[in-house]
Amino acid sequence: MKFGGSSVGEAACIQRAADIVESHHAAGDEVAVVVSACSGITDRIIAAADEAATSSEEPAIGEFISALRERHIRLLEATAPDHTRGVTEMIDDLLCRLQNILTAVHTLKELTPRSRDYIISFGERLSAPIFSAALRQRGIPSVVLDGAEAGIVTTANHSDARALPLSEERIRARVAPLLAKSVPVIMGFMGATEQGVITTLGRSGSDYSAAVIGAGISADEIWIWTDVDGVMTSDPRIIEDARVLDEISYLEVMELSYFGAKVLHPRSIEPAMQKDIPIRVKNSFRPDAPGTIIRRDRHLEKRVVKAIALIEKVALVNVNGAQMIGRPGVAKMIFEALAEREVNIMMISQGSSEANISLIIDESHLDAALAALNPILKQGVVREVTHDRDVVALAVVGAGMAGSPGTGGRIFSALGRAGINVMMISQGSSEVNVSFVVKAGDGKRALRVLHDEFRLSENSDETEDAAVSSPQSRDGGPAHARTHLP
Ligand SMILES: Nc1ncnc2c1ncn2[C@@H]1O[C@H](COP(=O)(O)OP(=O)(O)O)[C@@H](O)[C@H]1O
Ligand SMILES: N[C@@H](CC(=O)OP(=O)(O)O)C(=O)O
Repeated sequence: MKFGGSSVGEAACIQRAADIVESHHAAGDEVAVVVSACSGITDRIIAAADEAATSSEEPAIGEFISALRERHIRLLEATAPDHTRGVTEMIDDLLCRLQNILTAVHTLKELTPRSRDYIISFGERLSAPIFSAALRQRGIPSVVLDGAEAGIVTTANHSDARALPLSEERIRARVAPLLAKSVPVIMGFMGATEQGVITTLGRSGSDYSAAVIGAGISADEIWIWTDVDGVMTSDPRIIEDARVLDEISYLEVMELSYFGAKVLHPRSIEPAMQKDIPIRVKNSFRPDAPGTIIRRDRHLEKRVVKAIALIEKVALVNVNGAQMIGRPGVAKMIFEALAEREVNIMMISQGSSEANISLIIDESHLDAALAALNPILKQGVVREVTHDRDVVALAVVGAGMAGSPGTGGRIFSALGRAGINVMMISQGSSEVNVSFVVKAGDGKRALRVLHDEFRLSENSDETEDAAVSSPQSRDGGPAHARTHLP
């Protein structure tokens, strides 16, 4: 079970989360817990680290540490009154280390990726002992492990590390034996390289920690406890009548999370999918609500389109040039140059004339992308490289789209009727996702228009766009024979 920042941010939230664990423990389930930092804490630590590294004036490190202490001690006293002494010592020790390293960062005016990762892991270092104490307060034996102690061994790319395959065996050896006699509480979001250097797994990476741990202990299910009732047809902060999906496949949710549905980290699907472990997304504020189950798609598709995601903070890069036509190796040159600078490409589209390749990348990678493409421009094959930061990407997702004619027509007709100009379109051959790019100012309206067009706020059986898929599974094998019902 993973409890996100919103599920451990206040004393009442920790109590509710501990109640959930207690009820499963009492029912005889073996449970491992992964926790995130309390809501807002990681952002604050990042801001403090950046300030320490850049500020020419004396940063208020002492005040920051005091504020962190006050919030966490308050949570501890409210949730584990009989365990305050030992855990307070632990918190004070952690805060002393954090204060020392922030002071060193300020003195040196240097924040390396390595020290940054160590610093931003403190949110989880502080929340996990409190959660574990809240369990002990209820008489449940519990131990705390950091990501590395739990066996998560990662690549060395700081702030975006991935678990290495050898993690599985280590997690099995280190976490599984604890389950029979206790509830281990594992700090999410972090691991360490084989050399023991602390790494973090990318923002919202505790979901990924939970999936890696779940796969390592061969869990029956991985439960992600958050602040909404499950995976929804769209971001409920933008689409107020977004509906909770009972069920969604690994591939569909992977597309949604990749395109910005914050409810799950995109990398958290693969470890579960590889071992065929279902993921349940549930609301820790309403534990009785059924939530969403994510698993291999074994059922008839009722819907052509299931959900729509919007991703902001992206940039469009266009690479143009008549000389690119029919010339082998141009795409290789472009993609190699971008890969060398670690530019992550989210969408690719090439005109059939081959005179243009359009890319969508993370906005923060734009400068690196332009620097990477500049030498190619100088070689003369590419005539111009243009870019636009003022764009967003949308992904329309649903396994029922595969082999179901007319969906693209419906998407783009609806946008056309609403006067929304589409700047780029891309569809993978899996046909689980149609993604496209519009001006940033049109993004939320496009989401609304398509949510209405596919009547996503209504229950599937009442809608007209039910489609019948072949019984062959989408994730498990080819399933192209789908009939679209009028
Ligand atoms: N398709 C979606 N379904 C559900 N939630 C979504 C979706 N898209 C975006 N969200 C947002 O994701 C949030 C949950 O993620 P997050 O804030 O990281 O929670 P946690 O703190 O539990 O990790 C929800 O509150 C919701 O606003
Ligand atoms: N604390 C980390 C990791 C995390 O997963 O958080 P959350 O579960 O609240 O999204 C972050 O803020 O990125």
